[in-house]
Amino acid sequence: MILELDCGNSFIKWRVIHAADCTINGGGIVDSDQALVAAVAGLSSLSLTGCRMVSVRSEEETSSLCALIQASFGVEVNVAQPVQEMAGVRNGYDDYQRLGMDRWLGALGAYHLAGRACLVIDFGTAAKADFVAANGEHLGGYICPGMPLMRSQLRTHTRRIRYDDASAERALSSLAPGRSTVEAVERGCVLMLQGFARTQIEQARAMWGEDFTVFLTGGDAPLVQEAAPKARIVPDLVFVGLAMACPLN
Ligand SMILES: Nc1ncnc2c1ncn2[C@@H]1O[C@H](COP(=O)(O)OP(=O)(O)OP(=O)(O)O)[C@@H](O)[C@H]1O
Ligand SMILES: CC(C)(CO)[C@@H](O)C(=O)NCCC(=O)O
Ligand SMILES: [K+]
Repeated sequence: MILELDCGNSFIKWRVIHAADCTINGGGIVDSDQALVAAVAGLSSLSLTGCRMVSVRSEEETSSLCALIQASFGVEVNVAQPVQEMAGVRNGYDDYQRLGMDRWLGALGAYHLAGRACLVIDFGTAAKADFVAANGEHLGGYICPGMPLMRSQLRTHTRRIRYDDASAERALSSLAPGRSTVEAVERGCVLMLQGFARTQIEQARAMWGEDFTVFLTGGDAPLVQEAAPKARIVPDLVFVGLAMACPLN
C-alpha cells in the first residue's frame, strides 16, 4: 500500500492505494499533520510500503511532515521535485523551480489524460489556471485568490461583514442577487470564480479553437461547474501527476 499526500496551503489531501491494481483503500482531507497521522493510522489492516508527496509548503514544514510520516509508519517519503520536462510536458516558467508543484503535477496529469491541449483550473485556497499546448508545451498560467481567501479578506477588512459557516452554505442554494450580507458576499465570490473560469476558457478557445480539454479540480471546483459545462471534474488530478513524478514499486 502506498500513502499519497497533497499538501496544500490550508489542507492535506491523503489517500492510500494498493500499488498492484491502484484501487483506493481510504482517503480524506485533514487540516494538520497530527490529524493526518491519526486518520491514516485509523485505517484497518494498514501496511504501507511507500509514500509519495507533493507539497507547496515551506521546506521546513515539508521536511517535518516527512519525518513524522517516517517515524509513524516506517516508510521513506518520496517528495516530487521540480523538473524542466517530464512525460512530454515542458515547464513554461522562466525559472522552472518557481512553478508551484501542485500546478506542475496538475498539468502533467491533465496532459496525460487528455493527450491534447488542455486547460487546468484548480480552485483551492488560491485559484489557478495552467495552459498546456497540444505539443506538451506548458504556456504558463494565472494565480488569483480562491474562495477562502476572497471571503476572509472581506471579513477582515470590513466592519459589517460577519456571518457563520452554516449561513454561508445556505446562501449558495442560488446565485440570484443577494438580499442579505451573507448571500451578497458568498454569491459575489462564486461569480468571481466563475468569471475567472470563463475568461480562461475564452483564452484557450482563442488559441486552440475547440481542440482542447478543460479540467476542473480543487475543493471548490463544484461551485464553478455550471460556468464550464464541458469541463472534466477530476478531484484527484494532482495525484495522477504525482504518480507519474514519483513512481514506486
Ligand atoms: N471536504 C472538504 N474539506 C475541506 N475543504 C473542502 C471540502 N470540500 C470543499 N472544500 C473547499 O475547498 C477549498 C480548499 O480547496 P483545496 O483543498 O483544494 O485547497 P488547498 O489544496 O489547501 O489550497 P491550494 O491548492 O490553493 O494550496 C475550501 O474553500 C473548502 O471550503
Ligand atoms: C499558487 C499556489 C499557492 C497554489 O497552491 C502554489 O502553486 C504555489 O505556491 N506556487 C508557487 C508560485 C507559482 O506557482 O508561481
Ligand atoms: K493543492
